[in-house]
Amino acid sequence: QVSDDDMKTLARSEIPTPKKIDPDFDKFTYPPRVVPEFETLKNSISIVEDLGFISRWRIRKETLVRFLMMVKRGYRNPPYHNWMHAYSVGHFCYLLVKNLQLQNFLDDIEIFGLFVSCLCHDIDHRGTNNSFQVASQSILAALYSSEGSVMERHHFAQTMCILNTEGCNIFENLSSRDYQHVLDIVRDVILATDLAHHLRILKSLEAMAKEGYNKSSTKCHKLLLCLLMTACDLSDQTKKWENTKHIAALVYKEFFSQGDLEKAIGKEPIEMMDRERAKIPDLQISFLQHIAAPVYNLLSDLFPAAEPVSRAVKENCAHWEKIANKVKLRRGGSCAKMSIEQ
Ligand SMILES: Cc1nc2ccc(C(=O)N[C@]34C[C@H]5C[C@H](C[C@H](C5)C3)C4)cc2n2c(-c3ccccc3Cl)nnc12
Ligand SMILES: [Mg+2]
Ligand SMILES: [Zn+2]
Repeated sequence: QVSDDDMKTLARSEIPTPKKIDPDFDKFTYPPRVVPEFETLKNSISIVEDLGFISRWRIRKETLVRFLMMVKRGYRNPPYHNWMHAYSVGHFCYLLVKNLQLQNFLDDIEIFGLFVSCLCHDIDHRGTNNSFQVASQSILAALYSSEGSVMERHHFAQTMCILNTEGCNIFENLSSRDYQHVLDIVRDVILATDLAHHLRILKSLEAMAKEGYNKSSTKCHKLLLCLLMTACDLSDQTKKWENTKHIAALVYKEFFSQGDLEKAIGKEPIEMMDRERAKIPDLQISFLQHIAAPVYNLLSDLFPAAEPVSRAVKENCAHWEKIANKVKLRRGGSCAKMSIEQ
């Protein structure tokens, strides 16, 4: 539960417009993680207001505040998969709406469902991934492993718990048709955050980008929502190098802790989770080239205004390549080579 006077204070406090938060708040270059955690709820309300959701979906201010406080509290504090990740993912969704005119591609309710999914998509993450749930025979694996996407089903279940909590249902004033539709969207979009799912639909995404988006096709709407969600989930890779490098450190801190846990239960971790074997620059080059860059290339194919974002990812990948080469040179050892390099 969230305390009522905290809620009332936030519900009554004056909500700044995005431009007042930062003149570049709606630019792709703006790094959302610069704000201190205590300002993220106020900023989230400002985003919801600026996107017109409060009037369009008749959201009561107090309900919105209680919902956001519950969502923020629903996150634990692993190095990467915490509330600041969710907040930064929600902010990128805001950037997509403001810069790509999504309303010409998606229905209002889909945009609303996408934003809510961004904030909720990793609720109660423990810093361990789906294969660890199965390897450790966790409760979540017992609940969901038969369907796959164990963590993502749990994140959706937690979201439903919050919506079903007294005074927290931001969908309460939707028509029953819209209510059912937005829950279906949130479910599909949160399940789409499993990168294994993204890899399964990649061919369909490429076909859609090639043939062109068909606004009257339900399939196109679903595929676009999945692509946009993944683009939001990986958006730390679209910012300047300092941010990208810092986030990679958090991700591997989490991965290596999982690797330590796997060793402790007698399981051999995969290389990217084994602090003894992982070569972070090489792993990040592979992640950016094979998973992240294709996401933003597809986004730019569909929305030319997103080109700067896919360029930023390529620049970050080039940065990792420079580091990987230096490491190789150092390992290669000969100073002559080093001096030529410099
Ligand atoms: C910087 C960065 N690096 C990352 C390196 C690797 C992976 C990763 O899961 N790789 C795969 C590689 C194959 C095929 C599938 C399933 C598994 C086997 C594991 C994916 C994720 C990474 N990632 C994420 C991220 C995004 C969504 C969910 C979880 C996470 Cl951690 N967000 N940022 C980063
Ligand atoms: Mg996730
Ligand atoms: Zn995430």
